[in-house]
Amino acid sequence: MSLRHTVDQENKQQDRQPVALYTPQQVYAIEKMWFDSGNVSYSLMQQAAWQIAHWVNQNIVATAYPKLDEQGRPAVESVALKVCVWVGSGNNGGDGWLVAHYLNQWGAKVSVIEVGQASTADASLARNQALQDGVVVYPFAEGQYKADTTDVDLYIDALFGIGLDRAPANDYAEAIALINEHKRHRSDRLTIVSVDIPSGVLAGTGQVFTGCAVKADFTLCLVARKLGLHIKDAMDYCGQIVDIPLIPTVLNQTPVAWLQYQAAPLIERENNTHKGSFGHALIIGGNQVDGSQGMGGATILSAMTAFATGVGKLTVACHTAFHSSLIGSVSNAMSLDLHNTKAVKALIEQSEVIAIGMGLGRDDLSLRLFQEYLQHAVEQGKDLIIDADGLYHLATLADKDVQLIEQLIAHARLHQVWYTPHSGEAARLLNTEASEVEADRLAAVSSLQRKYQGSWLLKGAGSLVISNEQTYVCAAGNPGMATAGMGDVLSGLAAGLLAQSTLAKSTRSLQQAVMLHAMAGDNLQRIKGAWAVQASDMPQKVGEIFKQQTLA
Ligand SMILES: NC(=O)C1=CN([C@@H]2O[C@H](COP(=O)(O)OP(=O)(O)OC[C@H]3O[C@@H](n4cnc5c(N)ncnc54)[C@H](O)[C@@H]3O)[C@@H](O)[C@H]2O)[C@@H](O)CC1
Repeated sequence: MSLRHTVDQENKQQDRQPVALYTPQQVYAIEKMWFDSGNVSYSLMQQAAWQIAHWVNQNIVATAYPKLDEQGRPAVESVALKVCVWVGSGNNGGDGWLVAHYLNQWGAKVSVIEVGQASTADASLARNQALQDGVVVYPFAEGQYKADTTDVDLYIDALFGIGLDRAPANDYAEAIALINEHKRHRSDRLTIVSVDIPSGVLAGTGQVFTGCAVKADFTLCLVARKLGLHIKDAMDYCGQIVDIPLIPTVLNQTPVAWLQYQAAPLIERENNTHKGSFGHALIIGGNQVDGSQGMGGATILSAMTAFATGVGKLTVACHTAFHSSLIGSVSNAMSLDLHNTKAVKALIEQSEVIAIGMGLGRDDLSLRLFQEYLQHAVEQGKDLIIDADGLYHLATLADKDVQLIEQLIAHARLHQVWYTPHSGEAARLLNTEASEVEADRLAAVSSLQRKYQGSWLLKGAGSLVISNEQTYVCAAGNPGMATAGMGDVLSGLAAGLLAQSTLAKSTRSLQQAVMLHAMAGDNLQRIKGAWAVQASDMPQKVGEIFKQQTLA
């Protein structure tokens, strides 16, 4: 029997709108408020299960249509959908029991694999209801489920929802592995629907412990969108996310973040302008530390990208060893000797924006250059982007030059200061390990923003941005962008955007830079495929995205 999905591909129009994201604690608070106003908790489970069963009925059709007859009708009779529901001990399992009950009533052939015994009052009620129906139940530990899990159309994963708080182990880990293994063997015929969130994914952080989580085709998200569905590991487990709204409203909760699908529109340039109208950006980096080949390419990528954003003037302060290649690649850029501090400081005074750190080097001399240029930029009241080795040095200065750090923090309250670490750089700034940052990316980037002020990006799958007291998750971007030089491209893009005061203030923001960068990367990936995405191809795509986003 073949299975036909009738689910429309993502509703593009709707998905372009920003989506409010919540923590699991907020979702519990939303539910509690509803219960406190006199509603019965079991009725919420009924709502959830009824809607999930209805969605399955509408969208997962187990009608065998191997071929059509001459009149274009299906050649065989419809047969019942075969469903296996995997339940855990909590209310997520309770949802599963009730879904089994409703689908059974509607004529599906349903069995339940009981991996955890119902431990809440509502889950026990739901279990009884399903048993009264005559739904077949297999306690997982007894192992007799096997025959009934092999030729099934649909698995409903109701092992864990937002209550997961540790790595699944023993029976749970085994059940999750089995679900994924069956899917691998029958990927065209078995659909996996997760209730609320794929079991094994932490709803607050998107983390999966040691790869142990259900890989769903669809995640039916209850009550409100959880942050953890859109960052980190979760992105490889959720499949298509479908919102299942329930009666409790989210009005009493401020979203913890906004999921953004696209950049804001840009305004067209006016005619009566000249290069001075579009800002002057200074890129500082591209050093050659003794004994190394150097990192001149970093500043070249930044410079090419800054020009692709339409910046009026651009100077690159890099090691003289790279000046000829810089001019060969970006002939419209001006060059400066990175080590000529007098000349670089003079340029800092003439520029609107200084992006510092890309390929700057990590040795003591580079640290001293960073310190001196940062100090000067702060004293001159300049907008700043600090990236790569600049972030490395910033962590060192946090101990060594407290006064400068305090000045920088005060500066960030009045001017634009954008920080763009990946988790390794963030960990160094937080005096911790990258794995700690990865375990709770939102907590990490929030604490960096609290400490240093300014706007912060934490790069990674579902990049997080904190800017103007809002948190954003970037829904664009792709794994092809995990390649050398992409960060340098982003810094150049950010510098070009920030330097142009002709652009609307709302579009000269770090989240806008991140979105434009990710959208350019997606366009590149569509053309080249994820394996061949390269930073050197990005400037052209950035230019195209700026064109695409510009309102005529
Ligand atoms: N009536 C309600 O409160 C409603 C709850 N809903 C569902 O309930 C879910 C939340 O329910 P719960 O708070 O009961 O949480 P879960 O059902 O996600 O599971 C929590 C239970 O699993 C245990 N647990 C956590 N991690 C474990 C691990 N690794 N190994 C073994 N046991 C583990 C916990 O100690 C707890 O007993 C939501 O995701 C949603 O599916 C929805 O139906 C809406 C209504």
